[in-house]
Amino acid sequence: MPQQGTAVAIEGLEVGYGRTPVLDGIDLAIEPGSFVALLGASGCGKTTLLRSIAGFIEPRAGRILIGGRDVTGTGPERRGTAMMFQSYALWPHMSVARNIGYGLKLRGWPRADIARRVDEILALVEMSGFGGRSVTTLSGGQRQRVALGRALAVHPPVLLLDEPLSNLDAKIRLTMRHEIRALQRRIGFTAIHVTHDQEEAMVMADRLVILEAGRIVQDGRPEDVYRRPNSPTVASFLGADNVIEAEARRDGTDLVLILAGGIRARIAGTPSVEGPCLLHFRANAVTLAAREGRGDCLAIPGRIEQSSYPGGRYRYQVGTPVGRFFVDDAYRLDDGATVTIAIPAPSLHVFARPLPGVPATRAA
Ligand SMILES: Nc1ncnc2c1ncn2[C@@H]1O[C@H](COP(=O)(O)OP(=O)(O)OP(=O)(O)O)[C@@H](O)[C@H]1O
Repeated sequence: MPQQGTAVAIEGLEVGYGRTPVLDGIDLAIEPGSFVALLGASGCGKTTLLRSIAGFIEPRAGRILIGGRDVTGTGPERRGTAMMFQSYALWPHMSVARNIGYGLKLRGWPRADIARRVDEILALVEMSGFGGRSVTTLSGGQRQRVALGRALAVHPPVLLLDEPLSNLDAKIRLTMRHEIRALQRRIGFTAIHVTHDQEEAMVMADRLVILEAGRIVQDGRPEDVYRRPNSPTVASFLGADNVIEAEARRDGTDLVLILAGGIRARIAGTPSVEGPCLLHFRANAVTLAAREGRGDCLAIPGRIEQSSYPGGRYRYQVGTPVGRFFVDDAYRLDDGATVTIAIPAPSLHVFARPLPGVPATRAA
């Protein structure tokens, strides 16, 4: 659980490569013992931010403080951070034990203390008995456990995770997520995790920080960000990528949504927005009814164009007068069937439609 204070503070950070600016004024304070996931579209600057915290990249402006100490000009090895990479980055010519003890040896630990610590770490990452093995004889999951052990051996207050699970197969990946999270809770270090995988970020982190074009655009608890994305980009990024253009009119406390083809809905208690808007919804947040949807929902008539079964629920592509959408449903329906997409009001993310060149925001 997060504790009081600040483990990592980033103030006005600006980073660029050559003339190209990449991070544009990042401010972020991270509590000790918290697990933060940095998420965002490819190229938004997640890895650059992580590598700046690690000390591999020199910022153009701003400061980085770790445990209250300004480390902006300090080398990576003196920052109190350790990093775990996607590529494992293990020494292939060294045994598992020597890989894990490597950082301790660099720090001048006596041999007996290194051996004791390596044994502790092997037990921690469930690799006891593997100390003498060459890392080249290990599976991907075992290598990543060794990489985690090596990072944790030096007792870093802050662990930086650069997509460490993305090379692993799906099953090992799920196990490792839980193992890293459990260890982080038990030992209490602060973790900052870069990932492309939204679900991985949601299940591992206490806090999501979403970046877009080098800026933080949303920051909060995973369920809050997921339920209340503050822009169309964040909504789409977190899976609400079915989009409808509409016109919103306020009527008392209700919102009347007017769509093309004469489709209308009256919705209570949604954010106040007037005029042109975008409605985002997730495939798994709706039902397909054979009749008109009722109650506080938007009902859109359509026809099933294509179907597939990814497992658990059916996935349908539905053609409607206001666009083509993906929708999940528990029931098997035939291609060509007439349906109604019923989108409950709480599952509709309503944003003012941006004017050209102006970013959209969620209506307050
Ligand atoms: N060494 C470099 N030299 C020049 N440009 C770079 C360098 N590293 C990254 N960039 C550029 O900086 C931007 C941000 O890159 P970064 O790797 O931080 O993004 P990211 O969000 O981690 O992306 P991804 O999710 O694809 O890994 C990109 O436009 C990238 O092309």
